[in-house]
Amino acid sequence: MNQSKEQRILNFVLQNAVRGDPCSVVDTIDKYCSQKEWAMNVGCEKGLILDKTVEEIKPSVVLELGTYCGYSAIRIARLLKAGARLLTVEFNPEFAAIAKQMIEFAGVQDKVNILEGPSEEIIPQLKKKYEVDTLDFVFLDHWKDRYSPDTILLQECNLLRKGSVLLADNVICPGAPEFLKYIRNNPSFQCTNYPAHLEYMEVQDAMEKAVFLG
Ligand SMILES: O=C(NC/C=C/[C@H]1OC[C@H](O)[C@@H]1O)c1cc([N+](=O)[O-])cc(O)c1O
Ligand SMILES: [Mg+2]
Repeated sequence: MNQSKEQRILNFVLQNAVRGDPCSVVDTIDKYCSQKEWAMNVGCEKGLILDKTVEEIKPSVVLELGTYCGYSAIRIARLLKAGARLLTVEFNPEFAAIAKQMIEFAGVQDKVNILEGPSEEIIPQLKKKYEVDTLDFVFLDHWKDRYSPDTILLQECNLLRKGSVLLADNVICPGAPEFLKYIRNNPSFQCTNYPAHLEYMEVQDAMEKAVFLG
């Protein structure tokens, strides 16, 4: 059976990146996906916006929705302080298996926990099953029509505290119009838009940051 694109990306990393060096894994994925096969990693331009947000917050507990191959999980984990942890949710078992290997190769596995399953099932389990009190930072990069229902669910599960930061990828392309409408009209959130480009393309995209005001 021929390999998946995600398996080809992993193989390229295993053969070309430096084991235990998260930056080399990130750069190698970007190299493959800009030169050989496009893939839906957040990429280097929007990745810098993600980096700056993480460095600003210095989060202890991070939730990522939509792991895919682990690119943004590795970007986030490499910046986390000692003892901080990233919980990343992936619905697709094939993607989760690739991401596990990618994260281990990068050497950040001690900071990352991949939770397999639908976000709507996992979010209500975070407090009891995964010992989360509240989330300092949430990166939304999964199904775009899940961004607003999952933001509502995070609030219902009391997982946000005053100052919790949400950062959403792709609010222009593919777009998350329902989320933008919800979050920008909600007085409990302070929103900022960061125009950028779709990963590896000259197509307009943007990220939206939303700080929970409590
Ligand atoms: O659908 C996108 N992301 C949804 C990802 C969904 C992932 O989370 C749930 C599912 O198992 C999948 O692994 C997407 C799509 C494009 N795109 O240009 O089509 C660009 C992006 O940055 C994206 O995050
Ligand atoms: Mg994305």
